[in-house]
Amino acid sequence: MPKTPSIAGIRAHYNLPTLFSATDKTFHRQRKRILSPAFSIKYVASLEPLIQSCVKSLIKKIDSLSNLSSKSLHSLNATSIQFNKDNIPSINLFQLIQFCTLDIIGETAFGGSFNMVEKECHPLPIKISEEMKRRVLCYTFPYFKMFFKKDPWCDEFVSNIIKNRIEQNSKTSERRTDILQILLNNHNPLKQSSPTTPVDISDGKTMSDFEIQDQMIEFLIGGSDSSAFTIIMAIILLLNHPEKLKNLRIELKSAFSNLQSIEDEDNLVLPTHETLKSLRYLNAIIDETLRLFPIALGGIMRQTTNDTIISNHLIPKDTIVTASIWKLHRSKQIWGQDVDEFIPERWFDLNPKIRNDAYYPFGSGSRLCVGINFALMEIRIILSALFINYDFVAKEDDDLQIVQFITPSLRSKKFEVKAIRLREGKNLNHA
Ligand code: HEM
Repeated sequence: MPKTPSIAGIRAHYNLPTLFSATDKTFHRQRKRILSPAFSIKYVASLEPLIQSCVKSLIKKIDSLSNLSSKSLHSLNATSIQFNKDNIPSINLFQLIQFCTLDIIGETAFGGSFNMVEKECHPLPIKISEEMKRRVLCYTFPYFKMFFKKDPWCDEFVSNIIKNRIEQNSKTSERRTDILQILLNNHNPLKQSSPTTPVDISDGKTMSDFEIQDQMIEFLIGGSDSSAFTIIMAIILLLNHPEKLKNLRIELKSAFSNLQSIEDEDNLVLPTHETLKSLRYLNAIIDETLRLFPIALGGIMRQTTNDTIISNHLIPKDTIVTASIWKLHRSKQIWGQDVDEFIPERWFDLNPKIRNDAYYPFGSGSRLCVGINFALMEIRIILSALFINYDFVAKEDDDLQIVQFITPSLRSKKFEVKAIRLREGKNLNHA
């Protein structure tokens, strides 16, 4: 079933589809074919060093924030840390993880990290969030379009990155291994499109400058917030279930028994994805987090193309339908009476039919999330790096209310913790 035409509300122009917002089947198939190589298991594996470099910055940042005093804070632009009246620091892990997933997209798709973890400021995420709100408002209230002025900042920022890369490519035959390069491999400089001159949707096989630009913005939105939300929810669940965290530590300890072997020159322990991808408990934690807190909480709307009968109900052609992923993932009938509880162990002997038919954190079929391999790798690396290197103690009064605009998030934008360093992994023996 195609997506509803209302998905055009998030496009740069009503007639300018991206992979996520495409409704035309042929266009979507062609576009997916040219973009999928950027997310194949093999290609994503080649991005691991870029992801690890961002995770390393995250660990270093938590180290440096943990060693700060409230006096030294004044001289720094550090928004991820607060001190209570007894001068005890608490780190906003939610913000740091969001910065880290943005840096990862910067490094893997935009040609270089945005260094948000390090500097704690970059206009891009705010500008993008404002632009998305503008697009939705223009679509919802078309008569008031002229009041919602477009800020050219995002377009200029991304188009400069593309121009620089094209120029760099013209000077050397060496190519950077990243998502931008894959998009540029399908670049058609003769194809015209912009927010005012929309693309010819019969051609999903090549991409104009503006289509590349807009697709990169889509990867930035889809690829950072969703992973960050999943990671922070997994951390919150684990800190609330110390016995499950203990099991994770035992698994990590046995998988990386020789921590020195994966320590880098800065004494940091960065677990390798080759080992992480087959850790049973870690992967069950991720599955269970995505079951309890899927990104597309209410499902994504589709439109029927024919009269259809479902459970004796006639759904006429052109009806907008949606299936609530939240309800499906929390059905007692399917998952049992303990459906609302965090039990990673349920995945060990789960009936494969339930995984196939009642678990859709990444969607399914032709519209399956293109970033699934990328996201899983990123989540495994960040979660394990954090728990191998730190113990966290959460502040008790944090507001953990979830809100959603395109992707879900914590309303407070905060999850504050005290980070206790497990030096050289030695303390892992206490698990
Ligand atoms: C935990 C992380 C993630 C979750 C839970 C998630 C979830 C989803 C879901 C449910 C869909 C399907 C929506 C539909 O039914 O139409 C989707 C599609 C998509 N996702 Fe993700 N996503 C994640 C990470 C990523 C990443 C890292 C990227 C890119 C870097 C990405 C890019 C996309 C794109 C482009 C689509 C549209 C695919 C298509 O229509 O063919 N996502 N995602």
